[in-house]
Amino acid sequence: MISSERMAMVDRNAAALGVSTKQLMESSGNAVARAVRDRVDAGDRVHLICGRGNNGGDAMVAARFLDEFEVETLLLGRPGTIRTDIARENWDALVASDLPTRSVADSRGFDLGEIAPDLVVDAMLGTGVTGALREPEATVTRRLNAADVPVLSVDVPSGVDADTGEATGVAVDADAVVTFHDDKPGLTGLDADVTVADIGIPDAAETFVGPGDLLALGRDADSHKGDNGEVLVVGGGPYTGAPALAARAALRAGADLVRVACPEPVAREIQGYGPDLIVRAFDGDHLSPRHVDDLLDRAADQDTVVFGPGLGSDDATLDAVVEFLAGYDGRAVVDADALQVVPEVDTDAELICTPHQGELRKMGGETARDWRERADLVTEFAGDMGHTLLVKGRYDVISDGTDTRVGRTGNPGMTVGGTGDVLAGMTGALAAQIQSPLRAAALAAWANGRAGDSAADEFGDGLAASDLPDRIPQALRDEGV
Ligand SMILES: NC(=O)C1=CN([C@@H]2O[C@H](COP(=O)(O)OP(=O)(O)OC[C@H]3O[C@@H](n4cnc5c(N)ncnc54)[C@H](O)[C@@H]3O)[C@@H](O)[C@H]2O)[C@@H](O)CC1
Ligand SMILES: [K+]
Repeated sequence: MISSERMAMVDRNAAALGVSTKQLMESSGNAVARAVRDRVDAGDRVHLICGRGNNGGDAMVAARFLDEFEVETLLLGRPGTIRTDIARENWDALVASDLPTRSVADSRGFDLGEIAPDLVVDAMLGTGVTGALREPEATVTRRLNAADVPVLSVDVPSGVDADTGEATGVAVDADAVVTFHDDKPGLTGLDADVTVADIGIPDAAETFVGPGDLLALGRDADSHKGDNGEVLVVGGGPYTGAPALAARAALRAGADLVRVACPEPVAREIQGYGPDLIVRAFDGDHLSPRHVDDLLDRAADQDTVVFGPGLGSDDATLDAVVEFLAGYDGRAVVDADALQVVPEVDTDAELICTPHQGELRKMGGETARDWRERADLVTEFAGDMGHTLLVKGRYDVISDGTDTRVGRTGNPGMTVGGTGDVLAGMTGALAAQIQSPLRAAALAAWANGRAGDSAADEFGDGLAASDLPDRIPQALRDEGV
């Protein structure tokens, strides 16, 4: 089962791998033609009704594969209004090839009785549908449902929501559906014969994080300060730079407000890092249980807390982490020394843990050289813990125990200290903006590697972690293929 949102991500990732949407449309059209052939006899009349989006494009491709039938391809709307380049190219190819086509500007031009087809292919609307069917689709659908003719729908019956199976208005009553790549949740309850066609999307488009995963980050144009995430970074102690790096990365990854809670000596130092960080110190030179109540208060109205960068592993500090997590029920990224207490802690918080492989072993997890084996082990461990894991390595493995992604950006120069702090901060910021912890962590791993790759272009193995944060905005942009 795949949601239409995830399908769009996978589609974009396939294009980034070199399998273009036009190639996928060719496979989809071919699959539609096969489904048609299963339902009619040579010489039968097949009527393809196309909308102006890519759903229509699939049927336009199918028309080229159906020589042995009497086929007419009908476009609802003028050819100039076709919405995508690839659908338009396929329409133009039909016209140039002198195959029977017709376009109708409105439903008055649509009369099934005149054509008397043996099969209608419904390619009016697919996953691009929003709201109730408008004209001319609505009238065409009503006439189609009233006529006594078998209907094969492309991807999803027009007017039906592929995710919920619901229709906001009139929808095509399909006898059969040929859908692509994977089954859609909205098709399960339909009284129609559903076929899933493999259209050649490589597994890698789902497994490896890619530019498609950026679609998780749709930002509402009217958002206000605070809407895009408030992040609290708790860190510092023996290490000073770590919380500042994490905080800077969180800002560059789009968080609106980033606050840092750290020991006094650390606070004095990082105030000098610039005006963007809101720093509040706690007394002493390391975190300990007496600070926990105040931290819990401060954490309560945050979208995410990033726990760990530079905290150190003093016994009192680790006790404080355990107490904090036991009392916290929000979303937190746990990194560095704080990770080792996660398996023993009883918490209602939603955690994203970001260990490297050594830290994973300390947590009781297993790892393997081969990334596929590692992905299986990480998936199982994430499931056992009930938290999301982002295990860093040459290939990063991200799993929530059910879904697993692999990030393969990055380079050996990134083994320098501090890149993990940047990743933790960015994960916090993305988890404040994206509902799914898995999607947030996967995107953070991918973008962190891209920022590192961009830094390596300039500095080679001499790159420093502080080179990464300012490269995050570009790393979170899809520059197209
Ligand atoms: N995702 C993929 O990997 C692939 C998708 N393909 C096809 O592409 C389809 C999605 O294409 P599109 O995104 O172009 O969308 P559609 O073709 O489903 O819809 C096209 C347009 O119709 C308009 N529209 C939306 N709601 C409407 C309504 N209620 N009444 C009238 N018009 C409405 C919108 O402007 C929308 O952009 C899929 O269903 C599938 O058939 C295939 O071509 C190949 C691969
Ligand atoms: K359809």
